[in-house]
Amino acid sequence: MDLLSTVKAPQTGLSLASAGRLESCTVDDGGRLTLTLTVPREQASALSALCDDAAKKLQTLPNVTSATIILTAHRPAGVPDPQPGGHAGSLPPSAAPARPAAGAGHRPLGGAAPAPGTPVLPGVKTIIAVASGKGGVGKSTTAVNLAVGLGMEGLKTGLLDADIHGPSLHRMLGTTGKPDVVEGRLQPVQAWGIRAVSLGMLVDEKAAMIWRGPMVMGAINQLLTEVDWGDLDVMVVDLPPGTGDAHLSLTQKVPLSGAVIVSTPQDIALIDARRGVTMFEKVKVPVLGLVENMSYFCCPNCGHNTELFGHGGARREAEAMGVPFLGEVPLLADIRSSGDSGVPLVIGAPNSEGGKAWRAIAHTVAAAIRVLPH
Ligand SMILES: Nc1ncnc2c1ncn2[C@@H]1O[C@H](COP(=O)(O)OP(=O)(O)OP(=O)(O)O)[C@@H](O)[C@H]1O
Repeated sequence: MDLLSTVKAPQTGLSLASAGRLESCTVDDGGRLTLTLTVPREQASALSALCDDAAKKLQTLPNVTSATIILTAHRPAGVPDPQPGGHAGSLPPSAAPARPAAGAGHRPLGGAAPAPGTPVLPGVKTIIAVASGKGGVGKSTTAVNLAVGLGMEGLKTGLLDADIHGPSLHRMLGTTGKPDVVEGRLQPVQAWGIRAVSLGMLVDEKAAMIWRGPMVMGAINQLLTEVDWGDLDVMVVDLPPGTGDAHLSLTQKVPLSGAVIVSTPQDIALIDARRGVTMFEKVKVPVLGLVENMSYFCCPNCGHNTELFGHGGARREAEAMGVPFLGEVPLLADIRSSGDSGVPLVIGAPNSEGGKAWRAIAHTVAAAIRVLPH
């Protein structure tokens, strides 16, 4: 805390030490330090800008190899939840959590809606969703590299493709054939150190996926309950784009611990990403952060960076919304080809620009997961 008090916001003189309350401090065997601080919600954006410099200071401590600072927001008592905008506005009351948030005015990290009665996935410690407002922004690519990256971080990881309209994770993982059925339960496919199930493993690739509301709920239920997921530290769920039936089905069925939102830096994608953040806040699922995909294009011939969709929009949006920014991933031919070839980039080219970007994002998310309530 002494070190944190030396990094101050130039305008206000605020520091993480003066404005935050230390919730937890852990150092793992590799010397990776993770600090969690609760900060006032209205100061979260200004304070998150100090995290990089503060983390660098912490890295100077003896035996600390890397440092991650996680801020959790504190909503003042009496301030209502933000109202959703756009098409998230029609969330039914049943989407609200059955359990009130712990502690007056406090938005806990793991404050998602619990499933009533018996836990649906008793062996799964943490469930996080990967979502995007807009389609085609690289949500599935991110889900695959994040899940495999979390496995590389030492977490026992599962990946559920809930993008029922356009399942693609089986392709991106390079799996072939159908999952086995043992004693009436579907066995996840093992790929690149994780367990995965996608509807794409079960249906003909040429089949059109036409789902109406109740069918979506049924399909998600089956993927959760009729698959033998076993014990997992974390399950990553790839949701369809938008804020629709699949999102509500998932939040009603299992207690989601957090959501990662993917967007390109383009305004039109960011508008939808904002809707995604608002929807998860509405159903009391903490947003673990925003990923900016297709951040810039680096020409393989001359090395010049072109900002095709603009650059930095997701970071600015994250700051404006008071949620963490997880990192930027460039637009690269080897990312596209890794998806098509079925070898996730974090495995096939871990030290490429994209591989390093995703490994860093997985490292940050793993640190956040380790301190989430299960
Ligand atoms: N950073 C990147 N660089 C190059 N290609 C990328 C990048 N990210 C994603 N792609 C490619 O863009 C296409 C769309 O990606 P992906 O399927 O992950 O998006 P999505 O948001 O999940 O799409 P959908 O809305 O269909 O679910 C894929 O061909 C993928 O390989």
